[in-house]
Amino acid sequence: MGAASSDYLLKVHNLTKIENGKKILDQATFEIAENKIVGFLGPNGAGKTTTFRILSELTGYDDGEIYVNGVKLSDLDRKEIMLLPDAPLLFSVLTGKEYLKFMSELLNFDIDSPEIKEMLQLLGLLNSLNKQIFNYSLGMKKKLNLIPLLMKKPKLLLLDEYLSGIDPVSMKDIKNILIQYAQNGCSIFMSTHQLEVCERYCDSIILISNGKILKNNISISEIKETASSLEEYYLNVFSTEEG
Ligand SMILES: Nc1ncnc2c1ncn2[C@@H]1O[C@H](COP(=O)(O)OP(=O)(O)OP(=O)(O)O)[C@@H](O)[C@H]1O
Repeated sequence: MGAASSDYLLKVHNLTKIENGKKILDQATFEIAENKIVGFLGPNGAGKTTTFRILSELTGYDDGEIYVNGVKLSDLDRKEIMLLPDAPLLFSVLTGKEYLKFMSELLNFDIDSPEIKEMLQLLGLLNSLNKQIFNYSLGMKKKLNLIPLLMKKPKLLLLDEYLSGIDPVSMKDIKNILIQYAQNGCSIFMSTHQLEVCERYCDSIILISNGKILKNNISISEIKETASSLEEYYLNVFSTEEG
């Protein structure tokens, strides 16, 4: 069986998770290639957050296999998959600078690197670093939250509904940073209910419903050949599902 081959950055094979006797992931099989931004789409309760929690090793699973570049997830030396949840995880009493210092010690990255300065500039945070996070807008908090993960450089960055509540200008800043990130041997796997955002950001999509993968890695360009938009494609898949 080819599950362990390293032709994909991530290979998930027959992933199954059972809670209270119910299969919340049911033999989910999908792959993510290198240098890609992949959308994870599906209705509420489909199993997206559960998948992300398993991939970032916050919870276990009952059956299946997960490989990163051909190595079993549990055998990896360093954390190659990291999750950014929808709600910013920050300490409001700290300033932006203090938060980054704290995270640099926790995740072991260089707080004085030119890279971090460039990122802060691109995200428009350079002049707010001495303000307490308490005074940051939601968009600023989300941007600040992203920086330590980008500095840590996991092979796969998971964004769980991360782009919700972000204004169009901030969205463009974040998009540029993410595209740059995905051009350097890393990939981004992001869940969203904003289909138009997904259509603009992602190379391909994975569709999940009731813990089952309905579509594995369909490229946005392929979708555009059969539907006028990702929204139309998505609605077609789910009307067929229900029918
Ligand atoms: N610890 C748990 N115990 C029991 N059921 C759970 C647990 N965690 C998740 N579930 C159930 O698993 C299913 C999948 O939930 P999950 O949060 O992964 O979905 P989701 O696709 O992320 O949904 P949303 O789009 O609403 O965020 C849901 O039916 C949820 O109630």
